[in-house]
Amino acid sequence: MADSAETQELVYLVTGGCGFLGEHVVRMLLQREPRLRELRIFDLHLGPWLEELKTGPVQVTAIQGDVTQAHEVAAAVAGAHVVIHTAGLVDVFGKTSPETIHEVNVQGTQNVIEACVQTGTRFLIYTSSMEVVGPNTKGQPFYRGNENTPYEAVHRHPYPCSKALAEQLVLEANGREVLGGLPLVTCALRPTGIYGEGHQIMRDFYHQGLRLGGRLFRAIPASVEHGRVYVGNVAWMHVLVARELEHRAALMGGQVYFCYDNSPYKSYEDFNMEFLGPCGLLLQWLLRPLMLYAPLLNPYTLAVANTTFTVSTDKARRHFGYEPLFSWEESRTRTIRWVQTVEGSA
Ligand SMILES: NC(=O)c1ccc[n+]([C@@H]2O[C@H](COP(=O)([O-])OP(=O)(O)OC[C@H]3O[C@@H](n4cnc5c(N)ncnc54)[C@H](O)[C@@H]3O)[C@@H](O)[C@H]2O)c1
Ligand SMILES: C[C@@H](CO)CCC[C@@H](C)[C@H]1CC[C@H]2[C@@H]3[C@H](O)C=C4C[C@@H](O)CC[C@]4(C)[C@H]3CC[C@]12C
Repeated sequence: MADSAETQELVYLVTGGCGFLGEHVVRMLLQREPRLRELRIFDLHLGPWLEELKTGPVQVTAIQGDVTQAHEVAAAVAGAHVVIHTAGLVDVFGKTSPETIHEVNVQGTQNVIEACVQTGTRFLIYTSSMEVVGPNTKGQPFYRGNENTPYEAVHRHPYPCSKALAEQLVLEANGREVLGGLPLVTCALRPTGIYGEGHQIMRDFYHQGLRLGGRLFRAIPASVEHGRVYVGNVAWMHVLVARELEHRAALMGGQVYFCYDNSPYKSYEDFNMEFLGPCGLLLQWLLRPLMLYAPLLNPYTLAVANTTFTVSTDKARRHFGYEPLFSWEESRTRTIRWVQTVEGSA
């Protein structure tokens, strides 16, 4: 990519750009990538908010498309310098079939890789997930681990299986020759549980609390630590990786990085109460709370909810100078303000 940070000549493609994370990546790129000439947003479902982005100096191209359709992906990728691939089916609740999850998350990722190779795009960043590592089917805790911590990654659920396969495809594609003869440079980012403005599960918990008279009921031991990371910091890490990947290809190519910031280590419920408490909800004990969470809970999500999985690493800082853009206090304030705007809020 160009050396001059002021020359607007780069074309980026963000797949899944209308999703929870994708929207933050899109907005972060427009705010913090001065070399952007065109930003392509590829998604099955385009959001109406995209229209407001078309008034700025960067050409914003909304592309309604399906990553399972190779020709649609190739058309969207052609001419892009960088692809940030966030599109995926984040389904751990059994809403879609295992086949569909595989088709979107694995075949869709393969389609993105092949499109890069065939059209000459050299830089591919993949949004992977903590679940590529765990928690595993044995319920073994991963306590403040890092990218090198030994852990038996054993999966059976379609979603983590699909993320693990897709990540493997991306990392194996690093170094492949693309059209034009230069090598493809890839890397994968592994967020833990992302929170922040637009987080649907947080919205669902808030609405449930309102329905239950301002109360939520604890179902997970407070001792179980869940890794959580603010969506703005995850978006920032994506932007930073995309910027540094060319100059640090030898170091970063084919690597995985956990997404992390200074969000505190807490149980899933206690962490959510950092935002829902200031919005008027209380967390209480109940004899049999699980019946209240039926839609969210199945054997898999219950196992994940009850297994410690936290990360403590500085690999992203060491490899490409990542520092969280938003402090914990800022992340918390922004999320609280968003919850307060959620329909039905007090
Ligand atoms: N939310 C989290 O806590 C979390 C944690 C770790 C990793 N991730 C990963 O981050 C990525 C984004 O997750 P999210 O939470 O923003 O989910 P999301 O569902 O909000 O966004 C996913 C986007 O992908 C799009 N999409 C789905 N199928 C598509 C297809 N066939 N073709 C084109 N677009 C398609 C959806 O329309 C949506 O806009 C996913 O790859 C997910 O695995 C999420
Ligand atoms: C008992 C309920 C009432 O308090 C709480 C149930 C919480 C679960 C629904 C969530 C607990 C852990 C979550 C997962 C984790 O944050 C990481 C994920 C990885 C990401 O790639 C996709 C989302 C998820 C699987 C996330 C889903 C929801 C939980 C299982």
